Amino acid sequence: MDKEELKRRAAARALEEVRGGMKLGLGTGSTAKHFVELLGERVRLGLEIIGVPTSEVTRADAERCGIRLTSLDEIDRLDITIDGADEVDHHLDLIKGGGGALLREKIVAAASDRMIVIADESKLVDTLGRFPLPIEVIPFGLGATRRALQNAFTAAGCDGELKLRPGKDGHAFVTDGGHWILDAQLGRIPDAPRLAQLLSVIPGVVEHGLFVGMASTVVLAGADGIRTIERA
Ligand SMILES: O=C(CO)[C@H](O)[C@H](O)COP(=O)(O)O
Repeated sequence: MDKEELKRRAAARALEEVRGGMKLGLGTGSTAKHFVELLGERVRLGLEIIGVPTSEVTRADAERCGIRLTSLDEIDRLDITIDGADEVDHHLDLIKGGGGALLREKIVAAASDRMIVIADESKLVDTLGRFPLPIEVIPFGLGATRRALQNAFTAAGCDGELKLRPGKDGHAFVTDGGHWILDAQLGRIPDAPRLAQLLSVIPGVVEHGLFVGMASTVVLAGADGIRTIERA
């Protein structure tokens, strides 16, 4: 089956969790975009919800779909965030940030009672790390930040190259927050919680793409149907 169809099916399954009056975090990426479009169809039919987008791209998509938006300055908590992921392991830990929106995605997910991850089944892995781990950094002092990151990788039992994510016209990719992204080609992350802790305390690191203990439900769409994994 076409991958886009699988993503749309996962999005449709997550939509079944949405009720009128809910406050929703709206993720970023091609799978989350399916969710926003399906949600927009329900809104046009009269469903009343309000959303907080996790990127300027998602803001534009949601506005185009007629979804009412707000911010975390206006409201306190969200009921559910629905977002995609680059990798999901069996502990429901994630790598996110392939679309460059990890900082806002993590802030929005952390302000939510539930995080539902939607993906096609190819995103499920035994061990995180095949997908390069995005790390959002401040441009100032990049050399020092790179060295501290390499020390953290060693301490967490992994190793790999750091590549500055390219943007347009030979310049670095710039996030919605005005930062850069280093993609860490680690291959395998044996202890994601440990690495997440080590990365979080490095000056110059704004945020990293390891989402540990945040997802409450993962909806995986495959050729044989939909599988839902709940946090124990
Ligand atoms: O983390 C993300 C964006 O920062 C996305 O959720 C992740 O990259 C998955 O995207 P897609 O649904 O296009 O595979």
